Amino acid sequence: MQAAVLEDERTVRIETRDGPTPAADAVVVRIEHVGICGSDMHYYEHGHNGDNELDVPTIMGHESAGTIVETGADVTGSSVGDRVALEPGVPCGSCRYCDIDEYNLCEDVRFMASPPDDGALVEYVAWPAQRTYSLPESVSTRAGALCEPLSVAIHANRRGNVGSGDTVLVTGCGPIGLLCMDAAYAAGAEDVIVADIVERKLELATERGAAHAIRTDERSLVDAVDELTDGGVDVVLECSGAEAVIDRTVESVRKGGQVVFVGLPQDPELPTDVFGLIDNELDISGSFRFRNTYAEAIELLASGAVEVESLVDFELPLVDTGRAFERAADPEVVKGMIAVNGT
Ligand SMILES: NC(=O)C1=CN([C@@H]2O[C@H](COP(=O)(O)OP(=O)(O)OC[C@H]3O[C@@H](n4cnc5c(N)ncnc54)[C@H](O)[C@@H]3O)[C@@H](O)[C@H]2O)C=CC1
Ligand SMILES: CC(=O)[C@H](N)C(=O)O
Repeated sequence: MQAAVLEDERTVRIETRDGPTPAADAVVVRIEHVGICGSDMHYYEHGHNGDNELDVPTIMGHESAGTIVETGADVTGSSVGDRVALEPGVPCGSCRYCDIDEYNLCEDVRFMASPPDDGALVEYVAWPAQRTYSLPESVSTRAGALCEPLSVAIHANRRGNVGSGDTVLVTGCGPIGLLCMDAAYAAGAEDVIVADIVERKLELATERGAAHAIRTDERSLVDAVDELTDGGVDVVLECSGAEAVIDRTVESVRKGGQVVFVGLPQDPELPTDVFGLIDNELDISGSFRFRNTYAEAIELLASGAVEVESLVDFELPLVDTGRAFERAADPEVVKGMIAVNGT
């Protein structure tokens, strides 16, 4: 079978690999769609993603869905022909974090396309049946693959306790930011204000329901939020990873509000005004991947509460993965997709 391997920065090669055999608790999935994520692009452009290094050639892609073609001996509840989304993380199941069901924090997790663990840009993947989720008829594998970034968004909203009537600021309108906005509305937020530096992204966010859009390269984020709110938003979901914005988030939130960091900056140091945090009783949190989100993601897609297919700007076959990554590096592009088995 063919696989798209990131050998080094900006070097994707199509290689031939042996097809997988499922363990007793696993299924083999014929991969149909894989979304290109901001993290794939971090590896592609800089050779690292946060503090994870691309130290060995690695099959990229962790936003995936396809059809089960084989089941392991002990698998019940999944059948050949089921269309499924694959949750990309497989936790160890026995550490203190797995014990308390905070399995996204497992220190021994295997995560697709996180070197040395291979990802889903390959024709067939053997994956634990427990980490695959059936897609209803109304949800395509193209949409099913995007359960992954939607899961990041659901988890970020949970971390920020976004709820009924909240005003939320989402900084960065890539797929993660746009889906954070959608998930915030689904959680009951009243108004979502968005910020970006690319006009097309702000237009898209506005079409999807943003209450206000701010160009942070044209005006001060803090002044704009100040004009639009009575003393700041309830929650900031920071999805740009841009240091210039990260620095301003705590000034954009109301007293007693929450700031959730999702985007990964190149420079992880954060200057903190500790008096400001104390005096204003701010809650600052990080949001790392997701846990127990796939069922909700599929429900949001199936009910139509969140729509993802229109985020996809282009779709290319597996053999063109290198070209797809080049195209996805364009700041105007929101989501590139690989049709792995040509469907
Ligand atoms: N914490 C986690 O579990 C996860 C974190 N991430 C990270 O989240 C971030 C967002 O992911 P994607 O949406 O896929 O990335 P993206 O690169 O498509 O989106 C980032 C957006 O921020 C905008 N931006 C850049 N500078 C800005 C500024 N000064 N002001 C306002 N907006 C600005 C860009 O124009 C772009 O629209 C990335 O850093 C990614 O690595 C992604 C998945 C999971
Ligand atoms: C959860 C993600 O999508 C993230 N890109 C990661 O690699 O951790």
